[in-house]
Amino acid sequence: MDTADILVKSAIETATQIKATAIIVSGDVDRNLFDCDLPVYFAANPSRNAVESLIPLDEEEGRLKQIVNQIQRDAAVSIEDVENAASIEQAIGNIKKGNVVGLIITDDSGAVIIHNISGNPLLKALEKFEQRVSPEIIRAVLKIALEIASMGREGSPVGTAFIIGDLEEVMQRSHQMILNPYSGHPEDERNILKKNNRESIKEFALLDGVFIISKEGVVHAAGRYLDVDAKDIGINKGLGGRHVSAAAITRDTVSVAITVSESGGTVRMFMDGKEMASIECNDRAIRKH
Ligand SMILES: Nc1ncnc2c1ncn2[C@@H]1O[C@H](COP(=O)(O)OP(=O)(O)OP(=O)(O)O)[C@@H](O)[C@H]1O
Repeated sequence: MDTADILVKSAIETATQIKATAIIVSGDVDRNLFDCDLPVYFAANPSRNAVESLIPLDEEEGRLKQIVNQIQRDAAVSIEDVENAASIEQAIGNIKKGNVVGLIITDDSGAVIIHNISGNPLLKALEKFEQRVSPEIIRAVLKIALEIASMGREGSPVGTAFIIGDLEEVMQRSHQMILNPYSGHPEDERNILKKNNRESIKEFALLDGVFIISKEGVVHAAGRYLDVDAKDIGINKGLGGRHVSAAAITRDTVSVAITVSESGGTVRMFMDGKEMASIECNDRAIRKH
């Protein structure tokens, strides 16, 4: 049995013993080694910084210190991969609440960790959002937003924003930029919880402006312009007009906003005029089938 086999076996045993909700793998591990009923996710692997390992060191002690530092850095990045992947999958409802087991394999080290996701900033932000809109609606919007962020539409990056809740106030503080494609359609065909309706939402994400969604998950408008005063919004200065306006409408109304950045594929969550969490779509894990 080689090291990877032993670590995989140990991860499965640990996950079974603690009744983990999933195993998240960071590192290059053969998927076929996992023979278990638990969901197994493979975190995306950001490129590691190998520059320091190229610096020649004469002394043995210095070399040892360098190796330890490198292991610590690798482990920290890998643990972050596990945390990010686990919190995103839990946020969109793919894995249940509870502990996850992380299996971390870098070039030189391997470890099995138990990770409690509940303290993650993304999940904390979601709890706050749930004071305004039900978790299933937030999850459905987040899923669509992440799909738009990672795939765009026909290969081109797409930016958009979803304003959810406090429908009347949000409609009053906005106007159509183009004809509203959702006007006149039955609610059933506009409900975000229905899978069939999600493709058309992705199509309409190509339109300029934002989507307006009721707290029940019914899309009321696309191609809408937010008439807000965004002067005092203190969010990241690098963000564009749509992000700033989406943040501002959550300060002026009892709504929440989920945005997709065209320039970076980042999904952000706003409430009370502030950015509560952001998700890099590259951090999403791939589930073993
Ligand atoms: N208040 C607003 N309401 C709705 N749409 C807006 C508003 N302000 C700008 N937009 C639209 O958003 C589109 C993108 O604008 P911009 O690049 O400034 O912002 P962004 O979407 O925040 O940035 P990113 O490039 O990261 O997606 C523009 O085509 C613009 O018409």
